[in-house]
Amino acid sequence: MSGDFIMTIDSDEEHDSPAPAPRPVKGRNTAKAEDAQLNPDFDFLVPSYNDASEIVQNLVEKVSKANQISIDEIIARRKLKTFASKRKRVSGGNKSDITDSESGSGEGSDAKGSEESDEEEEEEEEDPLATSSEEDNDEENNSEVEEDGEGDSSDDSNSTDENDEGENLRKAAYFDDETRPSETHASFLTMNLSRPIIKALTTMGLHKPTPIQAAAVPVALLGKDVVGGAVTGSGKTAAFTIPIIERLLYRDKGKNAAATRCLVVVPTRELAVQCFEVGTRMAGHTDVRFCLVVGGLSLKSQEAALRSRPDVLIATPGRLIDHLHNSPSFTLDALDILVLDEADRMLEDGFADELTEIVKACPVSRQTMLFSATMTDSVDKLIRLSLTKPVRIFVDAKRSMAKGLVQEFVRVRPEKEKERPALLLCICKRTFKTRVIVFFRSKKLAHQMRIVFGLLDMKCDELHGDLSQEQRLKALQAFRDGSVDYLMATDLASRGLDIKGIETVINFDMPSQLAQYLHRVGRTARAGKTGRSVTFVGEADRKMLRAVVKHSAGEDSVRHRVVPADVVSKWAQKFEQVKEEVSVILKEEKEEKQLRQAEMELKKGQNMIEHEKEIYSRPARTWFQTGQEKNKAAGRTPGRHKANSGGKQKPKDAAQPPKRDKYAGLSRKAKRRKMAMEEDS
Ligand SMILES: Nc1ncnc2c1ncn2[C@@H]1O[C@H](COP(=O)(O)OP(=O)(O)OP(=O)(O)O)[C@@H](O)[C@H]1O
Repeated sequence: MSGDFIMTIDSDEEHDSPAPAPRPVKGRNTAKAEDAQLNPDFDFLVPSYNDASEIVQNLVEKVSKANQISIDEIIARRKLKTFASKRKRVSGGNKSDITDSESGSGEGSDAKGSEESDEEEEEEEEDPLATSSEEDNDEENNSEVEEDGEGDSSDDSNSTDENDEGENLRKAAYFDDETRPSETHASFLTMNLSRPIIKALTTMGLHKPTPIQAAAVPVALLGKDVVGGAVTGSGKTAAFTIPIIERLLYRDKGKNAAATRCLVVVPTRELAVQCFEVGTRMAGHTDVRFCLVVGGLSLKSQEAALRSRPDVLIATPGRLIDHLHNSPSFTLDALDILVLDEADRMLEDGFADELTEIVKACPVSRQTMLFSATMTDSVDKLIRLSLTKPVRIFVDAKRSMAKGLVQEFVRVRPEKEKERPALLLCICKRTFKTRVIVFFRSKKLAHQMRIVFGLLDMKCDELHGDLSQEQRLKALQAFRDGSVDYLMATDLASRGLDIKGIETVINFDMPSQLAQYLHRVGRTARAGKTGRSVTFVGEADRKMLRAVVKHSAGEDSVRHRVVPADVVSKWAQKFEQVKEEVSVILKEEKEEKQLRQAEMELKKGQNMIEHEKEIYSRPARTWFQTGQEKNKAAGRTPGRHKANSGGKQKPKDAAQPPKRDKYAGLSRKAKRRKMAMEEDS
């Protein structure tokens, strides 16, 4: 039975082969009749709507500081050193990169610079994969998934609640099921949108609404609260941006009427930048002004922008709360529309209290929209807290993943766990050569593998929380414009990012939550395109694999990729050889960081001496939560989110006066903010 839906890939050439015909899968959610009318087979015909990343470019330039450490420089330096010492040792040798120097596996001529490394790859392509020891176990792998498919007890939080009749009744009573989208719109022209918006949509190449847009925009224009769900890459951003702009066109434009009327809260800064970019372009022919309120960018310029009362804020929760507490004239009192995008992720990250505080800072009469490709129980609670009789709009609810996605799984046996890096190198060198995003559970590992890839001449960058905002935006831009082939990322990049043409998503490790998996693989096969995900599956991940297979719709192809063991062990050897270099680079990087840190401290000290009076005369900033409280909240079960009714402009613990003495008593985050303020000055 497993053969019904698990196809074994025993050759890398199959990468380009078409997806297999639809196959039935057991145990899927049953479709709701009402979802069918939303046409999940929508044809996307346009390129990504945020190709022209001028805004991102500007942001990168704005936050750019001269003193950033470049890991590329350190790697290049290291390579030069290795090369020089190699030359000394091997007289007459003309090997030119670390790959050569490390090979030593009888392939004397492999990988002489990038051109010749192609030859190596070609040689490898000819390796008879049938000799793979892994292949002998295909049967075992396949039957494993079959057995899993049958006996599954789902372990993800967003699975089959709806089968529960009581729950259905409860939901029916809560949601507004009468205001369903009454007609399907085949064009934006029939949606009664104003001309400037139609013009902008046309300029962006968007002619027909996607199913979620066709369904959500008319309901949102009625001012109703909306809970919207559709697979990744299905156009949810425009589904809330279009009605926002349309409604704002009719706002009061009187002399003193300027006010912030819409707020979009998103989980990551990168996603905020992207939404800001989409919104700005969509409002290009209107006078609607957008403002970006995210951490990592200048507090001062944000405060100045907020004082001018922009119409729409795109914000991350932490920085928004910061402004609510500390930017004197900023309030959300005039808010008409609140959008919570990827709300489940924000709750996962321990932002429940922040979200509650934000919701409480908004007028009760507002319209609220909540969108995500995945909904969890905690979102249910947030919905109840922040939405009034919302209209549920779920497009093709039985589908959890995009249609064009082919999912591959590579089994990692317990004794081969250490070979994961080699496995990654192997499949990247042989098969997945461009537009690849690799997800890691830890920032450290993502960084280390980025160095390994750099040492092996693979164009690579990284995106995770250990980087400065400038580095994050730069890495994203480099990956977007194709100047690097690989992006080593953590889940920071798993939500919402719309990067044109990502061909492959590799999960170095299986995520621990199904939602996390769906969002990661959702970075490819977006907007009707095809894409591939490759996930390394260890013994401990079998349960999650079951859940993934169960949620794969019939026509999704799920395959087992076999990587020849002999080639993996060859890469394992290479990896062992570069490991030492990696440690040296990490050490150098650490030393440079310390040096820069010392320089910064010195500069700060000078600033403090020069501007002491001015700095101490400023009102102290107050913080929502300390780092410890935040961690506690992140680990907290969703059911215990405590509504914080703490009035606006007050610190969480009003009994404790805010500290004014330098950084004493401040959390790391708070300290960083204060330092940012000082830097701004
Ligand atoms: N009406 C449309 N017609 C064609 N393409 C569209 C349309 N609307 C959006 N798209 C394309 O779909 C892509 C994905 O859109 P978007 O990022 O809004 O998806 P999403 O559903 O929010 O994804 P995620 O769940 O990952 O956040 C965009 O790059 C855009 O080019």
